[in-house]
Amino acid sequence: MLRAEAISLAFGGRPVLQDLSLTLAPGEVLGLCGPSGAGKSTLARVLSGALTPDAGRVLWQGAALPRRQPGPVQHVPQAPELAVDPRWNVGRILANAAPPDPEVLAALAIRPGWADRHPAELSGGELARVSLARFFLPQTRVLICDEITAQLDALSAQALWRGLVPLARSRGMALLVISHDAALRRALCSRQISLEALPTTV
Ligand SMILES: Nc1ncnc2c1ncn2[C@@H]1O[C@H](COP(=O)(O)OP(=O)(O)OP(=O)(O)O)[C@@H](O)[C@H]1O
Repeated sequence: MLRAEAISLAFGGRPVLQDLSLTLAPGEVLGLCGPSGAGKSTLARVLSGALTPDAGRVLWQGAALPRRQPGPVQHVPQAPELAVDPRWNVGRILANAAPPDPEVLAALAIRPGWADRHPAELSGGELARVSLARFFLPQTRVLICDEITAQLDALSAQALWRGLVPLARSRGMALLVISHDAALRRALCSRQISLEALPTTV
């Protein structure tokens, strides 16, 4: 169980998250929406341990989120091209954090023949799936999917979710689906929460 309690965070004195709490149960698929700039990616960074909030805490199984990385909560960022080194081939990208898991590669339709290719030699959908596969680490219990298919055409997006959701379910992994796409959230999520943009005083 992942629990965020009364999280507040400001950038340069400007509040972005204020007194925000949520829970995510094992295997749950939770949707997160809200206007651009409301703090969804910031919350994702707090939940994964990449950002320390000004107030509040994130608990994993009732204890402070482990500082050691990779931790149980992985934040899959929006732009796969920014998450992979363009000079590395796919084989190296996939093996960087842990040996590639054959079940993950199969579920995400990652072909062995791509191993020698570089990110620029994959389609957008292929690169998104390669980027995603890297976050399925032995420690991963929660995947935060931050607009991971926003840049893809409908068929590529569908292929990714069709691979990802059953795989996560089979492992009891929870998903936090951040998306502006209401139909996608309705199709995937059993529960949804919405972040409101806080008033700005400049
Ligand atoms: N490191 C930072 N320093 C200063 N301000 C930041 C930083 N990171 C994010 N912000 C600001 O915090 C606010 C929330 O950003 P965030 O990326 O979390 O929004 P979001 O809800 O994910 O938006 P979108 O839907 O457009 O992706 C924005 O106003 C952004 O400019």
